[in-house]
Amino acid sequence: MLNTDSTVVRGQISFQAQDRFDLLADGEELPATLSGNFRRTLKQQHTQLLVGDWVNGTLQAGNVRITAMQPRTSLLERSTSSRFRQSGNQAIAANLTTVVIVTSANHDFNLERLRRYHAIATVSRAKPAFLITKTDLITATDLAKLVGQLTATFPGTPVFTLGADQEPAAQLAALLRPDACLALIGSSGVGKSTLVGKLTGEDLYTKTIRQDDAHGRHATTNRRLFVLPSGTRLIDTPGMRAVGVAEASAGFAAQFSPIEELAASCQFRNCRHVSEPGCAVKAAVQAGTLPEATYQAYLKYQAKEAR
Ligand SMILES: Nc1nc2c(ncn2[C@@H]2O[C@H](COP(=O)(O)OP(=O)(O)OP(=O)(O)O)[C@@H](O)[C@H]2O)c(=O)[nH]1
Ligand SMILES: [Zn+2]
Repeated sequence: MLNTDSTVVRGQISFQAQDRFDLLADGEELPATLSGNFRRTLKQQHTQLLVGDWVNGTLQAGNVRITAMQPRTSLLERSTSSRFRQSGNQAIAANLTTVVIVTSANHDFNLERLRRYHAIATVSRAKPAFLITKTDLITATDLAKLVGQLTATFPGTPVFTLGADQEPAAQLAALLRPDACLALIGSSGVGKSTLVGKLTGEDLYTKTIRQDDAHGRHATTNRRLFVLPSGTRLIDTPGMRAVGVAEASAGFAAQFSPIEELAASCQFRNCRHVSEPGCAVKAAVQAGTLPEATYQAYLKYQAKEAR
């Protein structure tokens, strides 16, 4: 007999890998897929479901068929520049309440970079906040200077601090409200993974599958939403780590503009200039009019953007 029983569910996307999702509904994590209609709707709107999205669906035999998405209250994207928006893979997470910009107290501290992160957070419509990590590495006087610099440059944006000897849940208490949905952004090595591990109480990054990226560093491969003991949701994604990449590559744009011009003549509009027939970029490399080094740097950049 056909089972027509279905329960309506509402929940938040906690995991996404291609067309498979996990949905967090009433404290339970359920596997989910898109209904055919909804998949077409998303395609027409040139959008995709993201971790953090609130959706409606029907539960059947332990699997949710997602039928609708609720309007987003915020959308975190890798760059504020429309130039990079068009390259796709731009959206990172939806419905964040606060974007926590993480910087370490030592040599990583760079006001110009923090300005870019602050812009990304502001454009997302989530509230920005700063977290200075590794405060154990500097003196209290120097820390006070950094905090002063941030509050003077970004009035109204709260500044939190955290040292190796301190309890993250206590230091970040004001952010860890039950209705909050947070994401951490910041350069590699500032201590984001360490922090997520401490907040979730899980040693995530030894359990997660890791893969080498172009620079021999490691990056987690899946985006995921965690629910902390406080009820706060914390989103950690490879995209968060890549935010710095898009921003750093804004400076690359000039270098790659000859490639973008050539790309207009490629046979395929979505040509990646790797092995496609009729690729004007590869042709220019072969003809010697585009330096091989520029082409190689571009491929590396593309690979990072696609992660
Ligand atoms: N002194 C000090 N070191 C820390 C602190 N937090 C993290 N670290 C160290 O900083 C290094 C980088 O920390 P991660 O947590 O991997 O940094 P990340 O921001 O997640 O870096 P990616 O994973 O590359 O994005 C590690 O060696 C940590 O042990 C801290 O509060 N104080
Ligand atoms: Zn091409």
